[in-house]
Amino acid sequence: MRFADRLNAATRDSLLCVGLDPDPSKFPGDWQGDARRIADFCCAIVDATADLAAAFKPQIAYFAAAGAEDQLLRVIRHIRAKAPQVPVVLDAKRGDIGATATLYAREAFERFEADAVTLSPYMGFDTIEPFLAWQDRGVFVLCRTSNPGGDDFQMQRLADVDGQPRLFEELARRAQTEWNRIEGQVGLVVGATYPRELARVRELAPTVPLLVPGVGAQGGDAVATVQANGAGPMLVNSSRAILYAGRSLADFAQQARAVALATRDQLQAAR
Ligand SMILES: O=c1ccn([C@@H]2O[C@H](COP(=O)(O)O)[C@@H](O)[C@H]2O)c(=O)[nH]1
Repeated sequence: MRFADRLNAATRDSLLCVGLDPDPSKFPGDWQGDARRIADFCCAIVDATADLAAAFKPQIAYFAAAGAEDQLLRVIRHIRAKAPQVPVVLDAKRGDIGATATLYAREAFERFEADAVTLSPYMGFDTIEPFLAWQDRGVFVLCRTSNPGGDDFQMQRLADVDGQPRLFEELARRAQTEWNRIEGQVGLVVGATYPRELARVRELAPTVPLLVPGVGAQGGDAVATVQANGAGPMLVNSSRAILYAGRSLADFAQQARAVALATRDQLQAAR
């Protein structure tokens, strides 16, 4: 099945992507500081939110920094067992020459069994293309990122391209046209912190799947995000606001669920 079809099915009742950014220093109770609890923590969050989530997005940095790649695989397999219909987006932001990109694609799709992976487009399309050989998987290419420093390059105009689009606009145009070989295989990352640019991306790329981080801890507005998006396929990610809603071992998962539920409902009401 194409990634776009799985995404459409998964987003029927929810746009919420639950981000898995496990930081042991923020773990509840006795688990605080214990990197051996990464999988236990994430699996508890998955169990508490699986029926609310349109996707899960593990951020590889949090696992790799702790030498916990084995725990990442355990979490992804737990998601498969608990919620097989919910896609897993591995947030790895890879981007390197073709030969190396081929190995990054194997890392994401074979080693970690992800449905989709985030990529940086900085080195050009030949660094994205190896990932597209996995025809049933997806990629989300950084376009207009949620951080303030995204302005440095993404908002610059490309003087040698007709109409002088800004870099993020040209990325959106390409994702909708020449990179879109299998419909919806190439998606874009656009921050919820920039709803105006999100709307512009949608003008240029109406059917491209969007991964939209920035709701929750970064202050992005869930309602403005949905309104700017219109009807196109979209996942709206929230990580820390959900993961660290509670600090006690007795109820951190229920607290996470409560925030996930409120966010899911807010996104649904705005559709
Ligand atoms: O533009 C981007 C691209 C990726 N991210 C990632 O999303 C989550 C956001 O976490 P919050 O705790 O909800 O702020 C995190 O994994 C980032 O690496 C992003 O924030 N912005």
